[in-house]
Amino acid sequence: MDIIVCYILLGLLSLLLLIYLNENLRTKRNLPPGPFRLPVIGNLIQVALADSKEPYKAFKKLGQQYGDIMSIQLGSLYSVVLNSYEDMEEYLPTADYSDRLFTAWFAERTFDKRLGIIFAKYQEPWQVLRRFCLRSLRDFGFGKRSKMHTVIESELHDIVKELQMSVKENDGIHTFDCYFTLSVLNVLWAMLAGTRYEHSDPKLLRLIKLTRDMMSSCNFGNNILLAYPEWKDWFPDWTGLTVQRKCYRETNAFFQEFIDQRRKLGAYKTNPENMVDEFIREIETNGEDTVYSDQQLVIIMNDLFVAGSETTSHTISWCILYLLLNQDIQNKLQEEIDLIVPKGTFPTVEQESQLHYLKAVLAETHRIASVVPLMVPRAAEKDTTCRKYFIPKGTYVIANIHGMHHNKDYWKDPDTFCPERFLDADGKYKPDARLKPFGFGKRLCLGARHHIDPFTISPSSKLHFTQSQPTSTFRGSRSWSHKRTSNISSFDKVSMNRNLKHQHHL
Ligand code: HEM
Repeated sequence: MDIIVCYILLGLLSLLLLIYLNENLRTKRNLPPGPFRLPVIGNLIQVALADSKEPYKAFKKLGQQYGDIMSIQLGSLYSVVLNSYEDMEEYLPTADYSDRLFTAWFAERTFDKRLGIIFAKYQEPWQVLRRFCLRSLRDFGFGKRSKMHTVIESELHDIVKELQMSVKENDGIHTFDCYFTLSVLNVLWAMLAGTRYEHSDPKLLRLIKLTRDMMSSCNFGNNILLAYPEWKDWFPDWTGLTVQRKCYRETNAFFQEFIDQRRKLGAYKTNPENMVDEFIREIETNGEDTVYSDQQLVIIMNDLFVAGSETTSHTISWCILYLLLNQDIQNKLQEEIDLIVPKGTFPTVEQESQLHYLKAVLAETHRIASVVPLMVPRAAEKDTTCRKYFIPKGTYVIANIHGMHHNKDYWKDPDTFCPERFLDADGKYKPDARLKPFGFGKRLCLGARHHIDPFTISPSSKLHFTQSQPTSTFRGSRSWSHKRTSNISSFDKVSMNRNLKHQHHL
C-alpha cells in the first residue's frame, strides 16, 4: 500500500516537474502566453473544457484569459492562436506567415506528396501553381463575368424549378439540406471543365455522395489526427480515415478520368477550352518532372472542389436561414430586388452594382456565419516574431476569424443579423476592413475575386479604429440545414468539411 502511495506521489511530482520545465521553457524562449501544458496531451483538456464542440469558441474564451496572441499545444502540435483583427492584418499577409501546415495525415489526400494549391509550400511551387490557377480562372471562369453569369443563371433556373416542385409536392415544406451543393459543384465544374452536368447526372450525384461521405467521416477522431498525425495508421476506422481514403481514391480517379478524356480529345494542343486543357498543355510543354504533372492537376481540381463547394453552398444556406428568421430584412431585400430587377428575370451583372442592400445582406452573412471559422491552417515559414513574442518555424498559426467576426469591440451586437451595419447614411453599401471571410494577403482565397467584389475595400479607405469603437468569420466549415445547424469546426485541416454527427436543433 505504502509503495502504491509512493508511486502516486512520485508520478505527481514528476508531472509537476514536467509542467514546470515546460513553462520555464516557454518563458525562456519568449513564446506567447497560454494555459500550462501537460506532457503528451498539451492543452487538449483545457480546450475541450472551454468548449468541447467548437474550438473557435474555446480559443476566444481562452484568449480572454491569456491574450490575443496565445500558445496552444494540441497534442504534439505546437500552435499559436491569433484572436485580434490587428494582429491578423499585420502578420498574416507577410511572407513569414504564408506557409501552410502540412502533416502526413494531410498527405493522404494528395498521393502522399505535397501537391495542389491549398497546402502548397510557400514560396515554391505554390507561386507557380497559384499564378496558373488565377490566370485560368480569369480566362475560363470568374474573369469572364458574363460567361459565369450564363452558367449561374442556368443553375438558378434549375434551383427555382426544383424548389417550386418540392414545395408543391410537400405541402409547402422544403428541406434545404445540402440543397445548393449540387449547383455550386456544377458551377465549379463548368469553370474547370467548360461544361455543366444535368442535375440528375449520375456522375455529378456520385461526386456529391463522395463529398458527403467525406464530411460525415469527420468525427472527433479527426481532431486526434490533427493533434497526433503520427498516429494516423493506428485507428483508421475510428478516426474516419478509412472512409476518407476511399473517398480520396474515388474522387482522384474521377478527375484523372476526365484528364485522360481531354488528353485523348487533343483540344489542348491547338485550342484549349478549359483549365484542364491549359494544364495538360503545360505538362506536355514542360515535361512531367516539373511542377506540372497529372497528379498535380488532379489535386488542383480536388482543391478547388474542396475549397469552393461547401464554403459557398453553406454560405448561401446560412443566408436563406437568416432571411427566414428575419422577415423584415427579407421584405426589404425583396423590395430592392423588385425595384432594380424586372419581374420574371434574373439579375444581370450590371444590376449587381445597384443592389446595395443585397451586398449588405451577403456581407453580414459572411460575418455572422463565418463558414471557415479558423481559416485554412497557416504555418510560420521560418523563425519569426509576433509582437514581442518568438514564433518558431513550423508553428501552426490559427486565425480565429469567427471570434474576430463576433468580437463585441469591433461589431455592435455581433450575434444579431444586421445588414444595416454595412450601409452608409444614404443606404449605399459600405465595406468594412474587418470583414475577412476570405483570409489575408498572399494566401487569400482564390475564389475571393468573384465573391469579394462587393466587399472590396481600397487600402486608402482602410479604417483606423480603436478597440472600443462599436462598429460594424480542417476540417469543419460551419453549415446549416433546414431545422438543424452544425456549428462544429474541428481543429482545422482546411475548415472545409462539416461534421454531420454533431448537428443540433435550432
Ligand atoms: C463563401 C465562399 C468561400 C469562403 C468563405 C472561402 C474562404 C477561404 C479562406 C478563409 C481561405 C484561406 C485564406 C488564407 O489563408 O488567408 C481560402 C483559401 C482558398 N480558397 Fe476559398 N473560400 C470560398 C470560396 C472559394 C471558391 C469558390 C474557390 C474556388 C475557386 C476557393 C478556392 C480557394 C483556394 C484554392 C484557397 C487556397 C489559396 C492558397 O493557399 O493560396 N474558395 N478560402
